[in-house]
Amino acid sequence: MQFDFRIYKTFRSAQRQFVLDIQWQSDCQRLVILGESGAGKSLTLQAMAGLIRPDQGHIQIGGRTLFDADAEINLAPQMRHLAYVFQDYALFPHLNVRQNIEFGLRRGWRNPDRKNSDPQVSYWLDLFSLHAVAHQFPHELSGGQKQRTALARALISKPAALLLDEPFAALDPVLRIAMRCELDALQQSLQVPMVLITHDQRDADVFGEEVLQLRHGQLLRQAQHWP
Ligand SMILES: Nc1ncnc2c1ncn2[C@@H]1O[C@H](COP(=O)(O)OP(=O)(O)OP(=O)(O)O)[C@@H](O)[C@H]1O
Repeated sequence: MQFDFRIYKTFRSAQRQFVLDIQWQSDCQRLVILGESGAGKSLTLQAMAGLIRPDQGHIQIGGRTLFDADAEINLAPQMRHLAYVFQDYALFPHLNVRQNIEFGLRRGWRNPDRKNSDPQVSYWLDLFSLHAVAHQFPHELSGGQKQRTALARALISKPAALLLDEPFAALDPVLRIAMRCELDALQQSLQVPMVLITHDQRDADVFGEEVLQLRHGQLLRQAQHWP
């Protein structure tokens, strides 16, 4: 089973509480979680990544148990071998494109060397047409270049799955269409399982092998299955 999870958690703040309670099993490669603002999409992705701990449930991705409340298994984020691409890409502002990508290979906190780069980085620079901007810093990049850098940094570590938080939200409409096509082709060629969260039905149309509709922390109805 590619994805098998039940995530239950109550979040309490001074004024209100929010309950996330979702369950799904699927053998698909591309899972899209669609929902309005505040539906619980980011919390779901964070639970998969190990950034928040569910009160109950389990999370298995690619047949590996990442979390199981009953069995008291809770792998640390870095042990989950998942790549998380944040909505704003979260590139390191003081590192250039090459170094940002190389950072994906690092275990420790030392910044990658500006001159001596791992050969794998060149492969990803080629694949994403980023060679021309390899020495530029994030503030010198277009939205699409930032997104490709973030994806390359995520994929260079050969993750078991790619977790994408609204990957097109920061792009203008024309670029959004182009980047959807790029990510579609890339995912098909690399065959990396992915979970993509979005509020945009068009993302679901392109990527949603299965689309889970989330509202108020719960799955709204059965997933749509695309041929
Ligand atoms: N630590 C917390 N304590 C209490 N409530 C929280 C906490 N974190 C998130 N929430 C609430 O949980 C709900 C779901 O949040 P989440 O960030 O998952 O929404 P989302 O679907 O990703 O929305 P958006 O599309 O706006 O990013 C929101 O109503 C939010 O206010």
